[in-house]
Amino acid sequence: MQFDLIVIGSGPGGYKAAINAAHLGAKVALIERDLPGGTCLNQGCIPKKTLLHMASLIASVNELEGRGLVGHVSGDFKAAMVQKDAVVKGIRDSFPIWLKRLGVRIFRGEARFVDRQRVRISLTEPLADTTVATLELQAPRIIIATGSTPRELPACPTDGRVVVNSRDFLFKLDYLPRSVLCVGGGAIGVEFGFLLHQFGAKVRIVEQGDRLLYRSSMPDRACSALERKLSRLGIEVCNNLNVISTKVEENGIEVEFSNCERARYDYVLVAVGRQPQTQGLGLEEIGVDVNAEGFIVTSEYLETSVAGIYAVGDVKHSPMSSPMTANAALYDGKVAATNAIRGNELHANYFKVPFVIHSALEMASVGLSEDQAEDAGFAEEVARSSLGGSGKARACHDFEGFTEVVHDAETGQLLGGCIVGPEAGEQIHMLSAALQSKLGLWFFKDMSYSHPSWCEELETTIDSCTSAFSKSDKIIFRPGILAGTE
Ligand SMILES: Cc1cc2nc3c(=O)[nH]c(=O)nc-3n(C[C@H](O)[C@H](O)[C@H](O)COP(=O)(O)OP(=O)(O)OC[C@H]3O[C@@H](n4cnc5c(N)ncnc54)[C@H](O)[C@@H]3O)c2cc1C
Ligand SMILES: NC(=O)c1ccc[n+]([C@@H]2O[C@H](COP(=O)([O-])OP(=O)(O)OC[C@H]3O[C@@H](n4cnc5c(N)ncnc54)[C@H](O)[C@@H]3O)[C@@H](O)[C@H]2O)c1
Repeated sequence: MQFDLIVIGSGPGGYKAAINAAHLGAKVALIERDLPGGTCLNQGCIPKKTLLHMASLIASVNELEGRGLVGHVSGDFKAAMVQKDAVVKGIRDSFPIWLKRLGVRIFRGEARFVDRQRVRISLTEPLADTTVATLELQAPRIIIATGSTPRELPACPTDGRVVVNSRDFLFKLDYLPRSVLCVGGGAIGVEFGFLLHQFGAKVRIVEQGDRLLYRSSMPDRACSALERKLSRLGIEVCNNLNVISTKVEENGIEVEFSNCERARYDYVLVAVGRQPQTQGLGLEEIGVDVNAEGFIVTSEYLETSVAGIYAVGDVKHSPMSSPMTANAALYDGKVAATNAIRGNELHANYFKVPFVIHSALEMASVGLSEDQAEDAGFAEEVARSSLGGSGKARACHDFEGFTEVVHDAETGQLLGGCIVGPEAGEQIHMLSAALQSKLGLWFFKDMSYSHPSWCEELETTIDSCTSAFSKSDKIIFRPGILAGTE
């Protein structure tokens, strides 16, 4: 069968690429060997957010106990897991209908390259009116969007039952363990640790680095604020600590740590990063280069070492190193599909892609951090304000957090920022939109905000710095690090 574009993998990177290419008029095939929607829908963002939403509600309601609300709320973990399954199934069921409506042809099965323009599918769902087990598709352009799987830690081999990764947790856990060790204080450790604690588990997070979210671009200040909040809630956070060994016994898991301490837990969640999913694709045979860790190497156009073959999302490594998040994959999907159909015209630029963590505090960052701005040669300046003075925060009795905005001191050009506090993941779009439009501080000064609101905190933050930048004709956007996708 002949197509204009074949996409392998139906996670955020794959489905966004397929949709975008279809919008551009291409005849698109999308191949998926497992559950439609990929990691994000089935074992990542959506099930996790369903549980985290409840965990945050528990925290918010209990904060107001005795301040106008009566009674203490607690969670029913088993019921929450059932609700999570229902949410995921609802989205998954509508997924193929939605794609078909856009004209994308979906194939269920495992894909493998035959050559640089042909892919063979070992079908797991037969095609209508046939009994064929394999099928060959051909296209001049192919996008690899096969995602990633959890990285194993030799000191903590998972058994899928009591020593688990996030996939096992979300698919199989049907009771609330009393005590949980989260190995890795990254995105999964801080989000799952918080939600388990809110439902009533005793949680310890161990991180080998010297701060939480050690491998992320989240500023130190935000990570310290999160650590303080988690500790105050009663979650034990141990940085600079490693697991040396684990032994599964009848009455729990005996864990030995790098400081010689030993402790016993009911459940161990291993979340120490992810590895690319490329086995069985036949990349070597067709000459697609991967790096030492197995990630597919791409150019700034997201094209691999083979012309016409692109890679997006978690499976790839690009020169502008990107976070392994669904929104980065969605962004990739748009860039790669456009380049595949129209010719290479878009550069991937991850400074526009926000990174958001939903834990005891919501935290979001976008653009350049203070250090990155300095490294990029800007005369950077940071404006900050804490939530303590916000009317909305006082009214909601939720005033832990801050907003910081990084800008060029000479021009007022916005370079990036970080927001910690309620709805940070929504508020960050204000900064993203301004970065995307190459706007500066004057933009936030000129606009009008609803009151009381979280977003008006942005104006408070920049108030002290804006007088010098109130005329937009003073602003000259500097080409360079932020000038990617044009
Ligand atoms: C627990 C957890 C929580 C997360 N929460 C968030 C969050 O809140 N926000 C956020 O932005 N990101 C989050 N992420 C990250 C996000 O899920 C991933 O970055 C995103 O799913 C990557 O998308 P992708 O399209 O690259 O790959 P995936 O979503 O992994 O999809 C790849 C697909 O390719 C298929 N595939 C693989 N090989 C083949 C083959 N040979 N043939 C056919 N199909 C194949 C797989 O079955 C899979 O469905 C989370 C991740 C985890 C694990
Ligand atoms: N909100 C979000 O966007 C979100 C949420 C969850 C997951 N994700 C994505 O999923 C991916 C996987 O998440 P993750 O938390 O597994 O990875 P991660 O890379 O975010 O964090 C892994 C952490 O484990 C630590 N670590 C590594 N080896 C260790 C050891 N032996 N002992 C103790 N700590 C160790 C690392 O220093 C790191 O801080 C990430 O790339 C993340 O971007 C994103």
